[in-house]
Amino acid sequence: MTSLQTSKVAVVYFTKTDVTGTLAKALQAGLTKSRSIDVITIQILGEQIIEGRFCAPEVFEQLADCDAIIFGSPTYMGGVAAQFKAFADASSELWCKQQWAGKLAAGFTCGSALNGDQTSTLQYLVTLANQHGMLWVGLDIASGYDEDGLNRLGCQLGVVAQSSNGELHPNDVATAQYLGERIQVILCKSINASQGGYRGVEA
Ligand SMILES: Cc1cc2nc3c(=O)[nH]c(=O)nc-3n(C[C@H](O)[C@H](O)[C@H](O)COP(=O)(O)O)c2cc1C
Repeated sequence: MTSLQTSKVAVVYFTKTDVTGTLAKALQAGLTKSRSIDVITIQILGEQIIEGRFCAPEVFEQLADCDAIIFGSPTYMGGVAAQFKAFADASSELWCKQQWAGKLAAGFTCGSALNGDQTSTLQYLVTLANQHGMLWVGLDIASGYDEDGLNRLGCQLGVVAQSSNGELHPNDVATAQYLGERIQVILCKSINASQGGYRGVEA
């Protein structure tokens, strides 16, 4: 990380019916709300998976110089979708040399049930990030105590959303935006600290 202008964050996600895609856009809006950050969004596509293997090396080239990677997947049968897992499995090529070590990481998911085991999906994403030596950023919002109703579903590992008809609850979208803002602030603080002393940054 050199300066905030050169900070780069990737949002990598799979979506089928675009609910997760809407959360990805909200995260992007949060990341870029108050300061200039280079955000790339990468949608994992079924056609990139051949015989069960994720075959898109250009994706990993794009991720190599990112300061943070935010992972997103709908919850399928209590975990990430197979398409996202194929991407995660392909990232094992980088694991041996811990090429993502020190990058920030965060995650988001949605399900059709209020409690459809979305937390299990985020727990997997935490494990994935830690296998890569990444630094996980969760939510600092106590559910039920936030005046804007963020984190309404009460998971602090990351963003949990629920949609049974393709529409998202506005508070879930706002929670995703908030997580984007939080990552942007943390990135900004770490840049200041690495540039000769922490001066603090307004949240
Ligand atoms: C194969 C499959 C498995 C699913 N499993 C779960 C589940 O375990 N829990 C849940 O709450 N929703 C489950 N759902 C619903 C999806 O998570 C939900 O429709 C989500 O919004 C889809 O996200 P997308 O629009 O980004 O594709 C499942 C859907 C599919 C197709």
